[in-house]
Amino acid sequence: MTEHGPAIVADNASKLFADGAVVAFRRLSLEVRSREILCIVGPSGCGKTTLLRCIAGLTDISDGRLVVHGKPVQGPPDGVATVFQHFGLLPWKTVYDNAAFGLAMAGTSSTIIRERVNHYLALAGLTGFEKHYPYQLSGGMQQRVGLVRALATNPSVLLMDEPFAALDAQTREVLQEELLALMQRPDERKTMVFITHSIDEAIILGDRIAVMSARPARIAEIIDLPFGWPRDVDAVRADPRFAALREHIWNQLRPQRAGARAKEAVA
Ligand SMILES: Nc1ncnc2c1ncn2[C@@H]1O[C@H](COP(=O)(O)OP(=O)(O)OP(=O)(O)O)[C@@H](O)[C@H]1O
Repeated sequence: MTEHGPAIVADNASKLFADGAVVAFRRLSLEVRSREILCIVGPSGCGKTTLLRCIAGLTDISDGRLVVHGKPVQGPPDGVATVFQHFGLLPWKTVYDNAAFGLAMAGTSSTIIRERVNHYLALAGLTGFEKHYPYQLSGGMQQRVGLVRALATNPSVLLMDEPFAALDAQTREVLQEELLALMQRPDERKTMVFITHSIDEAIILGDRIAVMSARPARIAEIIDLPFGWPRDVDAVRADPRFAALREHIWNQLRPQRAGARAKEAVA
């Protein structure tokens, strides 16, 4: 693994669906640095999830190059875990078994599973809920289990596909702060690609933000966030640069939103 080089490189990568009738992204280039949090924003339907699925090895790019830890992606790469918007928990399994699922599938010994799962359940404030089932948990708790399941596999790259979008606004802010607290622990810091529709969330969580253009998508701009670490969410929100960044990104997305609406109206 190239700890000092980029963790993920997309080089002129394209993804086409339906024999080329739908171009999700075309000649997209992007580097994700090792241990950075890169947030991706972009207009609805521009190909964010598709890009994440390509990085996760769940679907192949159609052209170009996509490399994770120095190796071309062919199937799910080692050391990559994904957290989905809709939690993806198995309703018939307990919190513990859901959290252990990825490790159990990989044939990990029960001793290591216990150690890792209990470690992350504790960090996520879920100790005592091991025997609960997903339906007995709030949305926020269910997504904490989704995060524990991903982290327990000890990934070096965490792919987050709008993980907090299904939560109410207050719970979402709590989970953002919990995620920041976790990523501020040097032993837990990962390379993270975090897709979000929320510009505020991207500014609060990211080292950098990649703004995608409308389909066929490319990276329109990469923004280096000036807030540094450790990061205090309240201080970031109160910082005048927060509002300026918010407006800048919103203006990047605004014409594309108008364009997308016009296209939808015609279709
Ligand atoms: N399996 C597929 N077959 C055909 N088209 C697809 C497939 N998956 C995605 N698409 C199309 O590719 C485009 C990009 O979709 P994708 O879900 O990646 O966008 P997105 O930016 O994540 O969207 P949103 O912001 O709404 O979540 C869309 O037009 C979508 O309809």
